[in-house]
Amino acid sequence: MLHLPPLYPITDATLAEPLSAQIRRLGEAGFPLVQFRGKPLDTQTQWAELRQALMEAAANGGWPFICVNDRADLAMLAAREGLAPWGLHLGQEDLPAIEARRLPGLAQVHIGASTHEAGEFEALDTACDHAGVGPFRGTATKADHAAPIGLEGLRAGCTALRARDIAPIAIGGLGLADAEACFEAGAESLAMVGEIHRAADPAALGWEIQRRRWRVRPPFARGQGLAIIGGSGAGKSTFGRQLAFALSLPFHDLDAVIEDGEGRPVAEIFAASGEAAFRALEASHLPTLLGRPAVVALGGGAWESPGNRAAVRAAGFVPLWLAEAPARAWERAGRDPNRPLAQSREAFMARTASRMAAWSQAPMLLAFGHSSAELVSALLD
Ligand SMILES: Nc1ncnc2c1ncn2[C@@H]1O[C@H](COP(=O)(O)OP(=O)(O)OP(=O)(O)O)[C@@H](O)[C@H]1O
Ligand SMILES: O=C(O)C1=C[C@@H](O)[C@@H](O)[C@H](O)C1
Ligand SMILES: [Mg+2]
Repeated sequence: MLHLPPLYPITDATLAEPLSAQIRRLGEAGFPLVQFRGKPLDTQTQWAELRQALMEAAANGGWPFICVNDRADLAMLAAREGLAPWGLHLGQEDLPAIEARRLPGLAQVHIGASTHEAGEFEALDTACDHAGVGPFRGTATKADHAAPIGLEGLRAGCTALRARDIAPIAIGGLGLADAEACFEAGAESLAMVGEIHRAADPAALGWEIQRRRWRVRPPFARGQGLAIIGGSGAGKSTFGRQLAFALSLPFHDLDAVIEDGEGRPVAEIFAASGEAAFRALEASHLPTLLGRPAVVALGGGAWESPGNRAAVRAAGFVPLWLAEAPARAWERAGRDPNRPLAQSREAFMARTASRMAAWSQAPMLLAFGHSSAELVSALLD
């Protein structure tokens, strides 16, 4: 099943703040996925805002992912400009998912749908990989919503969708107080419009909701081996070391293991032997670190290799994506002389964007501006 963030913010087009600015602000706050909902704005404004948001996300390492609500036409236009969105969310009255997927440029997008009641959950097109389940309760932000389904309706929907490998998203008048119950009922994520835009500190809300999800569904079991993946500067080495200590597991940093083996720093390996030689070293050392449960911090590019991904999974290690906003990672790692691929911001962001899809296949850990020590204690709470 698709891994989704615990909180899925949706833009509110009735606010004065332009939609692209809402998306930028939420991305900077640490949210990896935002839904672009342009109703009731006119089509020209929606297109201009969507295009702006997609261009900004592309220039910021593909962060945040953007899922376009309703408008297959706008998603298609964006794809034609090389700005294909992460997803397209369709209502029961919009295009069927299977047809949307056949539109030019949309073969790879994550199609989501809205579901409200028994029958719809079971009938949902498997071209969808995620679906809204709701409304949980009545909401002021959508006048034409269906009858509230409450917790039992949510549970029925989540159970039916999970059985079909479709990630269920609770929606409809949700707040922090609902989080634990919704996750217990099987929701993978909580979608919010009103609560997120009313929040004085959306990142704090995201952080709390993530904690609730970890309490209900920890992303790994004690004793399991863990592979920390994610971009350069995300904090994998720092966090991995602290997590290993807290779990009483050995810690290995793949970059450090390579440097020890070669007797020279990463930058010198790149300079003398080139990137391909460094990738070969990653592939040869990684399996030696997976022999028994440990926390292994991978280098920023190691997850690109299908062989490395297969080795981690075959060893029974759980990959965890330390999903940090690339702009923040750049502030930490950019122009570090021992990070040869973090010298030009533009090249760093382009590489990061090209890696995002592979990372997002693992459960994510979101820092929302917290230190790695706080992340460890929240995770093990
Ligand atoms: N949560 C955090 N908040 C603030 N600073 C952090 C956080 N995590 C790590 N840092 C700092 O950011 C820098 C980069 O962290 P780190 O070296 O752990 O990243 P990395 O993901 O291992 O990068 P690479 O892939 O290049 O090895 C370090 O200076 C570290 O102290
Ligand atoms: O992003 C990358 O490809 C890299 C990140 C670092 O961890 C090192 O593995 C090396 O600098 C390459
Ligand atoms: Mg590191």
